[in-house]
Amino acid sequence: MNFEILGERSLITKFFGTQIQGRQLEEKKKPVCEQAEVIVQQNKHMSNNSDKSELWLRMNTTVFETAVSWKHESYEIAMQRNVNKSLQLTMAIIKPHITKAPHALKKIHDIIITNEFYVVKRRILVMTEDLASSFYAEHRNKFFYNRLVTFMCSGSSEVYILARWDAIKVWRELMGPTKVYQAQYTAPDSIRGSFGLSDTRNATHGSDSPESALREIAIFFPNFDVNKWFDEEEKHFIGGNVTLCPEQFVHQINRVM
Ligand SMILES: Nc1ccn([C@@H]2O[C@H](COP(=O)(O)OP(=O)(O)OP(=O)(O)O)[C@@H](O)[C@H]2O)c(=O)n1
Ligand SMILES: Nc1ncnc2c1ncn2[C@@H]1O[C@H](COP(=O)(O)OP(=O)(O)O)[C@@H](O)[C@H]1O
Repeated sequence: MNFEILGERSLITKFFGTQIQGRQLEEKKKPVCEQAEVIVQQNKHMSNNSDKSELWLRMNTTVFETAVSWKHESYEIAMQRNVNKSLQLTMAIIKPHITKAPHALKKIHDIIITNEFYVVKRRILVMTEDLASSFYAEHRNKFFYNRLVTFMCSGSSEVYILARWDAIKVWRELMGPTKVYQAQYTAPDSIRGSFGLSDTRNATHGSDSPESALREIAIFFPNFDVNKWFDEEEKHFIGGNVTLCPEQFVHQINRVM
């Protein structure tokens, strides 16, 4: 993995909510998130090789950004807002074998729109190993982890922030079960039932909770400010004052000229 040294001690302190001195980091505070665990593991490894009394965190930049934005003061507010009073945000991914199949991709785009999701953000990217590993960190001890990360880095993915009433639940129902044979048997018309090829190549991803949605949005859209979106933009989406831009496949707010 490619690490960078980050000198912003104040930010790191804010993230962990404690002074970072020597071994204190390991002992005092339980990590607040999966990414933090990764960071602490990396630190343990490095501190063995270092006689510095002060522990400097080295970490993957993406992981760092995610961790900081996740523990930002406004996180609690963002969480409450994303628990579903009006619109809810979720993060969806169309996985690489689908982006290579225009017919399947178009069908999934249609499913997004006909089920009244708003496309708030869209990003097309080929994931790096670091990005896929931090995204799927919770699965790192599972037998399918290596194949999953390899697959996710094998081609372009389309990553979305979607908004809708009850977005998380509705998108996961549309996707169907994680395992494709189960999807084909119990929900043959679901996205995974229709387009999944295997348990790994199961077509799409969807956040499984409001917490996961915020964590995942922070990984793929580090500059997206959830609170600002709820403050300034949600009302335009609720009021239907948005138009789907067909080229970008994103809903844009109608601006008065
Ligand atoms: N040790 C293993 C290996 C496989 N499987 C299950 O069997 C499925 C099919 O395994 P495999 O033939 O290796 O997968 P492929 O059909 O090649 O597809 P993919 O690797 O994309 O999942 C896996 O996805 C997994 O659900 C399992 O439970 N335990
Ligand atoms: N048994 C499995 N075999 C192969 N890949 C799997 C298996 N279970 C999960 N995966 C892969 O890991 C991803 C993440 O798994 P998980 O978080 O459990 O499901 P979901 O994507 O439905 O939230 C799945 O979407 C799938 O690509």
